[in-house]
Amino acid sequence: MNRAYISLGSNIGDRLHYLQQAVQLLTVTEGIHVNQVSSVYETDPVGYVDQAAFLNMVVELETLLTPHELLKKCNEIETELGRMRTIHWGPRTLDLDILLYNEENVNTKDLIIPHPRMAERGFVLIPLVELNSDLVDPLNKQSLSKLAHIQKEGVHLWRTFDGVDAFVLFES
Ligand SMILES: Nc1ncnc2c1ncn2[C@@H]1O[C@H](COP(=O)(O)OP(=O)(O)OP(=O)(O)O)[C@@H](O)[C@H]1O
Ligand SMILES: Nc1nc2c(c(=O)[nH]1)N=C(CO)CN2
Repeated sequence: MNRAYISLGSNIGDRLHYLQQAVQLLTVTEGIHVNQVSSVYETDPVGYVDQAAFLNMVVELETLLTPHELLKKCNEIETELGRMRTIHWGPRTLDLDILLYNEENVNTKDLIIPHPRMAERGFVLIPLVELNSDLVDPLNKQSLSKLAHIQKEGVHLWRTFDGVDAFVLFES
């Protein structure tokens, strides 16, 4: 079984609903078991800054899917939840990024793992290390917890989901 981490982000419409729907769709996918769900954070937009605040979170999966099968599934879920690609780094109903897949390095035209901009993004690192504080960047073996501590600006805890209770809270 492989362990993967996926980052989720939304800054249009009912942001929490999009995150909930995405977690639900991952949960019902054959070959994916959602192991852990982070808290939800409200985060200042990074990159293209003239847009609404995001909600971001991270999920830990156990999966039988290969990295490319997982990417395909993530793209399908984005499309199902109404994602349209307009402005680069711009507003989106839902964005799913594969952060880590075991400790593998993948470098292909359409998929790079670890996610190339992960280490500079507090909105990714903080929910990620909430789930696993021992993670290291497979490329340079840097501690992701240490990186998260210097990337806290603009990332605010919005709603706590406590491990396995997350799904109960999601339904409330
Ligand atoms: N680790 C990865 N996870 C998800 N997509 C990836 C990854 N590596 C490469 N990609 C490619 O990136 C493409 C564009 O992704 P997308 O439009 O979501 O970028 P973005 O979210 O605007 O920016 P960013 O990649 O900086 O988060 C995807 O279609 C996919 O092929
Ligand atoms: N706070 C925040 N900023 C972003 C995000 C995101 O998910 N959260 N996603 C981006 C493109 O993937 C660009 N900027």
